[in-house]
Amino acid sequence: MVRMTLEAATELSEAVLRRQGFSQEQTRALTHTVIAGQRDECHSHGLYRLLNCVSTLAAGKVNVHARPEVHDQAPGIVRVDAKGGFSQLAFEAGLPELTRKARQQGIAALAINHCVHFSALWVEIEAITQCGLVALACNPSHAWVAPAGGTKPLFGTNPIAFGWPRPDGQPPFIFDFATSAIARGDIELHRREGKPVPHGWGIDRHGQPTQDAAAVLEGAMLTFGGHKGSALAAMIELIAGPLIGDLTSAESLAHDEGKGASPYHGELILALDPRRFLGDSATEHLQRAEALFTAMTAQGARLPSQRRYEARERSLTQGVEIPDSLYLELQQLA
Ligand SMILES: NC(=O)C1=CN([C@@H]2O[C@H](COP(=O)(O)OP(=O)(O)OC[C@H]3O[C@@H](n4cnc5c(N)ncnc54)[C@H](OP(=O)(O)O)[C@@H]3O)[C@@H](O)[C@H]2O)C=CC1
Ligand SMILES: O=C([O-])C1=[NH+]CCC1
Repeated sequence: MVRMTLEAATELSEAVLRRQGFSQEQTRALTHTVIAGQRDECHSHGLYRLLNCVSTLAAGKVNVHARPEVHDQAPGIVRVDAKGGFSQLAFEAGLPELTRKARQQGIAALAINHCVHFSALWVEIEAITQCGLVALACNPSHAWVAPAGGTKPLFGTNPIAFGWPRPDGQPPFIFDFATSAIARGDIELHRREGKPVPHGWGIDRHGQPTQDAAAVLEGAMLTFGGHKGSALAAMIELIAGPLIGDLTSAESLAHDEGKGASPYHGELILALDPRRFLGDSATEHLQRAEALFTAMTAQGARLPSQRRYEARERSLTQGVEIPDSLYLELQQLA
């Protein structure tokens, strides 16, 4: 393993992206995401993702000079056209208008269209909770996941993330997971490391259960929680696909034309303002939310994101670690 400071990791990411032709703005926004992922030990969405950024560019499937366009779609809806660039800049462009509308009306939606997408959603959810708002985000990806009861890829790994701001400087309550049993990136990491995957993550192309990571990647991934994850995955296809006029995971994969680039689709983000819902009683009710978190942890349960926040503390003082092979690949690209 290679250990480096967060500053060195940031420099490495910027060097790779600039060298490969990404604009200064795209480089900054992409680096923010992958360094956040690496810092919080979300390895499938950390520095490893730079390889996808580069291969997506080489495949001609991303506009590295894209400048997102913000449209005031409706009183409660802001739409950002990412213009074929990665989603991060589009999210940054839409955030001020999303928060303004949510504060004004209590609830607002941000629809991002025509973006190339790979990020861990908690990065965006954190930015919204920092504004004191409750947040929900989801998006399709490429058709890699079989619906419960089926054997052929149809859904994306379709992540869904939720965030709740907390008082007194406490980090927000955030969960963020794929509706597949695990993110595809994790299966790719198992394949790179030659490790078998656990039962229940996927099936081979003949529809048979397998623990061979490569066979799952060629076959189909499975949803988490059987029919429940499957229904959530379908919902995400709908509300972050046709509802916002963008591609489903099957359409994203067709758009890819076998190039193996990052998915191309839309993203739906909702923001809710507790102060608009509750008026003067907001503080009292937010305190009741705190009682819920206390009751969870009192039983020995951990809150989602706790592992991440602990990893963040460690990384800020000790830096981050990546496998030798990944470090060498990134060095070569830089
Ligand atoms: N852009 C895209 O299209 C896609 C992005 N992704 C991203 O991949 C990432 C990983 O997804 P996935 O593989 O499903 O993640 P996991 O199955 O590891 O689940 C992650 C979530 O569950 C929480 N969690 C895990 N274990 C526990 C526990 N024992 N008690 C309480 N909470 C727990 C995690 O918190 P903690 O982090 O603290 O462990 C985190 O919020 C996500 O960030 C997602 O956004 C996934 C698919 C597609
Ligand atoms: O890990 C995953 O499933 C994905 N990450 C970005 C696109 C899909």
